[in-house]
Amino acid sequence: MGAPHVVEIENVSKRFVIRKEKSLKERLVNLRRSNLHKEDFWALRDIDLQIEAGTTVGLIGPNGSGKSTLLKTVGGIIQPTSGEVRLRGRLAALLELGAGFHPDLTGRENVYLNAAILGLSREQTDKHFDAIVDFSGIERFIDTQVKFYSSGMYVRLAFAVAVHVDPDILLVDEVLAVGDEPFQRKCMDRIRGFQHDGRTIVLVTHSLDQVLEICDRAVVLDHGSIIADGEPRDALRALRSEYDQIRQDELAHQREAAETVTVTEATPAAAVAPPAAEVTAIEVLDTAGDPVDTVRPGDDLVVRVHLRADDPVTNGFVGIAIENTMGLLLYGTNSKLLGVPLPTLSGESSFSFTLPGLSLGDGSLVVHAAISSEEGTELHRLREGAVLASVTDDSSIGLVWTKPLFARLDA
Ligand SMILES: Nc1ncnc2c1ncn2[C@@H]1O[C@H](COP(=O)(O)OP(=O)(O)OP(=O)(O)O)[C@@H](O)[C@H]1O
Repeated sequence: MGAPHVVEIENVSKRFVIRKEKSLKERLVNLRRSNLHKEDFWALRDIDLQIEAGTTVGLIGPNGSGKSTLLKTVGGIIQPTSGEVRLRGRLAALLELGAGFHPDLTGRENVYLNAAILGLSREQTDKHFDAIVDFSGIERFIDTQVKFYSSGMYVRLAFAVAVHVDPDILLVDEVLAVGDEPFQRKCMDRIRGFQHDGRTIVLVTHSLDQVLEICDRAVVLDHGSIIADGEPRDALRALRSEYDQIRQDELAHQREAAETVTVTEATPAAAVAPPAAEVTAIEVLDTAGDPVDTVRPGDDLVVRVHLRADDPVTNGFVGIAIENTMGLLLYGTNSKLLGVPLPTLSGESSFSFTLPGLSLGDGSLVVHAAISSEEGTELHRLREGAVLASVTDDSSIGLVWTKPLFARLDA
């Protein structure tokens, strides 16, 4: 049997009412009525999520997909419109910059206030006070009103309180990102300590590397719904394809917008349509031209990229990337970096990259290819157009392979 659920989110939906300014015409027609019209907006739709004790879950997704709203619902700051959230254990949350802090109180007073809200008595807070201030690193300002704090100082103090109140569940929104690098590293160390203690952490982040580094599970939100939930690498794959789709939709939108600009109008730079082009296939071959699905240290590899340009692409460039299945880039290059100008592409074309003596460590690899315009706009990326396995002699671990000469020096 698995660990007990400490967070249970059942069928949670959240509706916001957005008020929009009416257009001038509408205002004139309805002179006496309000200048605002209201619209329902569902930030979360039917979210079901159970989180087991001791896990670290990353909530990821595009801007506006509902991550913070979901975290705030778990933190009790937002009430769901329907559905239910159940928690087991003490919760500490770092949700919004300055949330839980009173601007007119000093840092010291806010530590006591905040700790009290999180369930600590005055005596318990006394015991932790020095450690909290020490962790925050803002000792000099502890008796200053927090309205004079920088965003980084707020977050330092808030995180310091949150991690010292002995929470079973820690919720962390993107706010940590406003801390400077040494502080972020310190927070990450503390979060790892929490994981080691078997506490539960739910964090919202845009740093996909962070998700791979510390999360056991990742949940991808899109338009208020869960579109993937599972192993971080699988969830990230789903998110990356979602980002590719968003990018393609944006490009299509730009093309459409540019088409509606009449020829008589002066064409602003933004109205120049990005050309339509696509990477149609990727092949991985050996130098004899035979397809390969395994690469061994020292092998020469040929990556063929097939393209179709529906509009002419002038001075564009084509590139490839080899990643491991965790999404870590192992190798990437393109015709621009190689200093090879491409002819104007129109219709179908193919290019090959010969990679002599590739020496990668053991593992599964994926190959992507992309076509970009002269300005560097990525017109299309074919993700995971080819997969292959890198197999070595097991004499080493890591992303690259080499055969070292090993010798004792004092013999
Ligand atoms: N109080 C509110 N009133 C109206 N709409 C809101 C409110 N809070 C959030 N929203 C809307 O709900 C949607 C989800 O917002 P949320 O902050 O949860 O997204 P997010 O995934 O955390 O985004 P980001 O990555 O940009 O931080 C957005 O469209 C946002 O405008």
